Parts: sequence; C-alpha cells; structure tokens
Amino acid sequence: MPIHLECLSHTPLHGYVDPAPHVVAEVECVTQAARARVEAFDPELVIVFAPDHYNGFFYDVMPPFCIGVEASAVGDFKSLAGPLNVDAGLALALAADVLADEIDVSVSYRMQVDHGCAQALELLTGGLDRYPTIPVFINSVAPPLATCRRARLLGQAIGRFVARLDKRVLVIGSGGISHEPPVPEIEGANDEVAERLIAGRNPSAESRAARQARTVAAALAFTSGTSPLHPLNPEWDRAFLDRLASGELSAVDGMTNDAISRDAGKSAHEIRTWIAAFGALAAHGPYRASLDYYRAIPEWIAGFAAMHASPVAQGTRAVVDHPVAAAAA
Ligand SMILES: O=C(O)CCC(=O)/C=C/C=C(\O)C(=O)O
Ligand SMILES: [Fe+2]
Repeated sequence: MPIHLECLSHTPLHGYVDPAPHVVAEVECVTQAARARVEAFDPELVIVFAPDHYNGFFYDVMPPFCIGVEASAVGDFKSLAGPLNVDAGLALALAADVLADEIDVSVSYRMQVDHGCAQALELLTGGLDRYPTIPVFINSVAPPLATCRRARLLGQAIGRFVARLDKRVLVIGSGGISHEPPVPEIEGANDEVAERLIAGRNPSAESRAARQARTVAAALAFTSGTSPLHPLNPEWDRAFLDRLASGELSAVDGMTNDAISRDAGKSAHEIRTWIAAFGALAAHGPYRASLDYYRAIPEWIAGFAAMHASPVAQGTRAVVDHPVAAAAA
C-alpha cells in the first residue's frame, strides 16, 4: 500500500561527453540522495516506467505499452547488463488488471531493456536485481505514439492495482524532458536503417559501437552549437515539471504529440514515463512533490531533472517543494 515516486532523467552520454565537473557532481549528489530515500523506503516491489531506444522494441511489433514478465538489460553504452528480478506472477496479475481496466497493454516474456531502464534501476536501487521489479515499457521514440493522456490513464490503472497490494511500492519514471538526441527514425530511412529499426535485435559489437560513436559525435556537435538537433527548452521543461508537481495531472491531456516534438524535441516524448509514474501515485490521492534538480545539460543533450513524491493525507491539496530548483537554475 505505501507508495513512493522517484523520477529521473537518463543519459547514455554520462562518461562519454560530460559537462563541467561541478555539474556531474550536482547530478551525483541528487541521485545519491534519491538512492538514500529508496534505501530508507525499502521497497518490496519496484515498478519502473521506461522508454527504449531500438534495443528491445522494434517495428516488427511496436506496442505503445508493454509489461515485462521476464526481462534483461542489454548493457548499451555504460549501462548494466543482465537479468532484472521480475516478479512474473505479479507482472501477469498487473497486466490482467490493467486490461480489465480497459487500458490495452501487451506483455513480454523476453523483454530487453536498455539504458533507459537500467540506468534508473542502477542509480536508484544499486543494481538490476536488488528488488522484485516490474518493468513497464512506454514507447516514446517510435511513432505512432500513444497520447500523454493514455500514459496518465495507464499509470492510474497501475496505481489502483498497487493500492490493493499489501506492499511498499516504489514507482520510477525514467526519461529526459526537452531533448532530441540522434535516435534514428523510420520515416525517410534508407533500407539498412529501416531494417535495423524493424528487426535490429542483438546487434553485432561493431554495429553497437558505430551507433554509440554517432551519439557521442552528436553530443560534441550539440555542445559546440553546430548541431541541427532541436535545442533544449528549459522554459517548457519547468512548465511541465510544475504541472506534475501541482497535482493537476489531467492538465497533461492537452499536450499533443505534435506540439511536444515541435516545442521540446522528438525524445521529449519520454515525459510519458514521468506522467505514468505520477498517474500511479495520484491513484493514491493527493501527493507532495519535490523538484530536486533541473538543469539543461547540452553535453548530455538533455533537459535533465529529478523529482520525488509521496502521498499526503486526504483533504490536502498537492504540495510542491522546490529545494534544489533555484540552485540549479
Ligand atoms: O540507435 C541509436 O543510435 C540510438 C542512440 C540512443 O540510444 C540515444 C539515446 C538517448 C537517450 O536515451 C536520451 O537522451 O534520453
Ligand atoms: Fe532516452
């Protein structure tokens, strides 16, 4: 029944193209504090909402949402590889419950997750298998995408399931806010790239190294101001984060996919992971949210943020704390 939320941006570029040491230290400090909160909360179940970047989900079948019944991490960039500790029975019960709630999720008995999931698990829990976990994939890079409203409803359906469990549950949302790293797109792709996006599971070491080198080169160009990639949009990011913190979650329903791409970049759709996580929390009633960190970090091509939140007594309006936000303006 007790629920705690941690949302965190991820980046594959940490350790490849880093910002100034004081910025890296800030982020480490924020993630260590988040890890300490998780340790103190001592979850009996972790539900992690995460995107994928054509490492586990491809256009042979691209679901909008998928619950992992068994899962392992591919270990792209510097993220951990290996099996997650998935509670298969609970994952299946969750999927059945969410479907009964009329949100159409799929399941996978062989889910592969990438840095988008593994980095958050490592930073917040210390590994991939520390706690029983259910990974929930939210398609955030491969159009057509479900709406933000649908991500909210998915999160709320999961939150209602969680509320009936007699367990301490940590919900994690893992995603950048405004950002547009060089994730390939099927529209206009040549045959080789299209084939990789349709059926690129388990790439060769050379192919993976080439992809990673392209991302690193893009980050260097973005940092030096010579990149055509969409600029970061701190104003948009802060408005979005404030919206989540305010507790007026249904306000995200008006955010259209076109407007998100236009204003915040094509990977800003990863905000769905945060929306779903807050949806799960909101199913427990009003909450107190703290914006622990925000900074636009060009080296990581990311509007990079961290928030945590937990329920407050019924009858209380949502409460917002911004302890670090001013420092990291
Ligand atoms: O196939 C590729 O080249 C993918 C590159 C990639 O995975 C980039 C990911 C970036 C993020 O996850 C992010 O900034 O959120
Ligand atoms: Fe990502």
